[in-house]
Amino acid sequence: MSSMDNYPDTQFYGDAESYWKEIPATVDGMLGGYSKVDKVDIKGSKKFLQEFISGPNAKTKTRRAVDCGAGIGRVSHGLLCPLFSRVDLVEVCQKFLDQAKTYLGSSAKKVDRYICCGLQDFTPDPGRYDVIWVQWVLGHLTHKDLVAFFQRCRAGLAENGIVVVKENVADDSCSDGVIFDQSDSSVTRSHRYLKQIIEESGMRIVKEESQKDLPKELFKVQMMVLQ
Ligand SMILES: C[S@@+](CC[C@H](N)C(=O)[O-])C[C@H]1O[C@@H](n2cnc3c(N)ncnc32)[C@H](O)[C@@H]1O
Repeated sequence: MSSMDNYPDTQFYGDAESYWKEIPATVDGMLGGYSKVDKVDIKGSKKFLQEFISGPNAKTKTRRAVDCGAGIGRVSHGLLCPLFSRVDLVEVCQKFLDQAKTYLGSSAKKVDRYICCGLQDFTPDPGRYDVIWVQWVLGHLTHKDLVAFFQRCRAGLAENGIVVVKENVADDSCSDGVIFDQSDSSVTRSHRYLKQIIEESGMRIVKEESQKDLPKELFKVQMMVLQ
């Protein structure tokens, strides 16, 4: 099936969960066999985030972040735990959260909550987070659920808090603005379509950049700061 027409939401979410249950709880598993991009990804994220949390123009505090679609905590380990005082992880697959406790090593002491939940059902506590980090997971949410998720995220931000989205984007010329991948039950949205969803949610893009130095055969990866 290449189109999502007549594809029920329950199947879209159920198939994704079944897929991830079979994937090894390793960095390679999180990155679809591309563990070699881990370092460059974390380095790019750090650079992208820096101006918001340190230096003369920084307004966002570093008290608490949440890693959404955290998997085994690769982003928490490399980026969030080193920069933030406290971190929560949200992930639909319990076995990845179990592994995170080991994978995070000494960083695990910074984790308050391991939340086993699909993002379509996750409501951040109001005002809890300085940074809501969402990476390589939004293709698992339907259009409607993604709009609603962004709206709940907005309410979950502390003063001057930000949502950071880091996602694959397809070329704007792709038909209907999405490419559906039945193997893991996800969509890759075009850059234009993703921006349209963000706008629909009422959030605003305040900074945007693409990740450099990724293997050529991969999708373009876009980083966006939303408020
Ligand atoms: C490609 S991995 C990325 C993991 C992590 N963000 C990273 O960059 O290393 C996608 C993760 O999203 C999780 N996931 C899939 N659907 C989800 C959903 N609806 N809600 C929350 N997490 C989900 C998967 O179990 C998997 O851990």
